[in-house]
Amino acid sequence: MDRYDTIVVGAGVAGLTAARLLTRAGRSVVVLEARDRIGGRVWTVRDGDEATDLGASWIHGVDGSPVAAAARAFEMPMTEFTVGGYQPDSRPIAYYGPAGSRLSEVETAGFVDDIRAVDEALPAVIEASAPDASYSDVAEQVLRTFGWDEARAERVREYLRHRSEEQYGAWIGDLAAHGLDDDSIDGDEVVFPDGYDRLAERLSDGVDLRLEHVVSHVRWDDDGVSVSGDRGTLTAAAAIVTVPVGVLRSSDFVIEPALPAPVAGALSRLEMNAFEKVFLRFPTRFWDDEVYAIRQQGPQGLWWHSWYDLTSLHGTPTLLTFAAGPAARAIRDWDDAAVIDSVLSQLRRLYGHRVGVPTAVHVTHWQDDPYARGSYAYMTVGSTTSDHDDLATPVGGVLHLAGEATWTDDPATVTAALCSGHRAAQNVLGRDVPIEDAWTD
Ligand SMILES: Cc1cc2nc3c(=O)[nH]c(=O)nc-3n(C[C@H](O)[C@H](O)[C@H](O)COP(=O)(O)OP(=O)(O)OC[C@H]3O[C@@H](n4cnc5c(N)ncnc54)[C@H](O)[C@@H]3O)c2cc1C
Repeated sequence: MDRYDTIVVGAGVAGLTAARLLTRAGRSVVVLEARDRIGGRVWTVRDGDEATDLGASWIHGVDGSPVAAAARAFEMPMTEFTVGGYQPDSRPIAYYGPAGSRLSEVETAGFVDDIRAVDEALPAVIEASAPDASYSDVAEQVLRTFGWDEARAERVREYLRHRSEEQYGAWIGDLAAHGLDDDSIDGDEVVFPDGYDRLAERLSDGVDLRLEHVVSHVRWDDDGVSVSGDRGTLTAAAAIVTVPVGVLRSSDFVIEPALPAPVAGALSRLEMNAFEKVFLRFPTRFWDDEVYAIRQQGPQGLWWHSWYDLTSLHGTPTLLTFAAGPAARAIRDWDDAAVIDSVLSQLRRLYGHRVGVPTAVHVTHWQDDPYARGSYAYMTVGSTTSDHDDLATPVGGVLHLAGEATWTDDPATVTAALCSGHRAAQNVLGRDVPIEDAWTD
């Protein structure tokens, strides 16, 4: 075809949702995808029958979730796995103190009470804080009001540091205080034992896809767009660009003329995080049956502090831990064997010789993936929540940015990607279409 109605750049959930809706509306659409697979940051690998989600795993609350609606329509099996955010006691957690021994129930309860007290005080302090306050600034302000001794304050400070790393993949001092989620989760959280990638596969039904097509230039004017890359140039009346913020900000991806100030400004304040997953499958379970997570406190837990028990997904004893924020940056150059050794050394501190040799491991490298450049975007100090939506302001009526970072309500999620793809399709069509059209026949 000489000229398409719409070119979609990126076959992640945002791009596929937009392309499916536009295709269903009768538009000529092509999706250009750099990788040799679809799904983007939804990526499943399989060891035999066991699926491992190297990118997104969870729907954080199925009630009213369009992703859950799509997954049900696509008959994707879901397993309830409620994490409840990085909460101190939303589910049974085995806490280990700095010396490596398990905390008693009383000690755990005392710690949980301290976290709860800080969490209750934080919203008012955030509300009153300066626009350029970091999460660290507001946390310190709250801690000062309690007047705790240094050891007690440090224990809470460490927890808040780990929480900002695990939820946002960012150092607590780099994260905007106003950029924190409200953490409200509606309904159960679920994961996909057969893999999240089924969502992308099903969304791609009937969509004209070009894999291994790396886009480097998007040019726009009143007449439309031209999109160029290693396979030549295509033209269209409109383009929907869904590449991650890290790609948008790189010199390998050029938009001409440059994005207008409100969009460019929003882009400059969002940053890709560093958030890697480490999965370990073991021959036998060595941790306690009744807990869903293990957490260690103190300096030894600087990098490896939390492990989640994923055994319920496939029956194989499996732990998932994260290298997030500074930890992810620090291990960036390590090979996988060094990462696994480092994780195992911490588990052996807690469980000694009971820790077996893993039968399978997976370590992600999203930071070094040229088509991701991190796991998801976070709001740097000085940004505002509206930066997400501002990024999606249509440019010249022909260029539309979409993707997880362009959705204010629940950024950094598959939900955000899906909803942003829906909005971009509507903007191209100039009318509303039901989001359900993306998953109904
Ligand atoms: C480790 C990890 C854990 C996560 N956990 C969760 C979770 O539990 N729950 C949740 O809801 N979300 C989670 N997320 C976030 C979620 O995966 C993303 O928000 C969502 O998948 C983003 O979709 P997208 O379509 O916006 O972007 P992407 O999926 O990144 O799609 C963009 C596409 O553009 C392509 N592309 C990039 N550059 C070019 C180029 N130059 N030319 C052509 N194509 C290009 C990419 O290859 C990609 O396919 C996680 C992400 C990661 C990485």
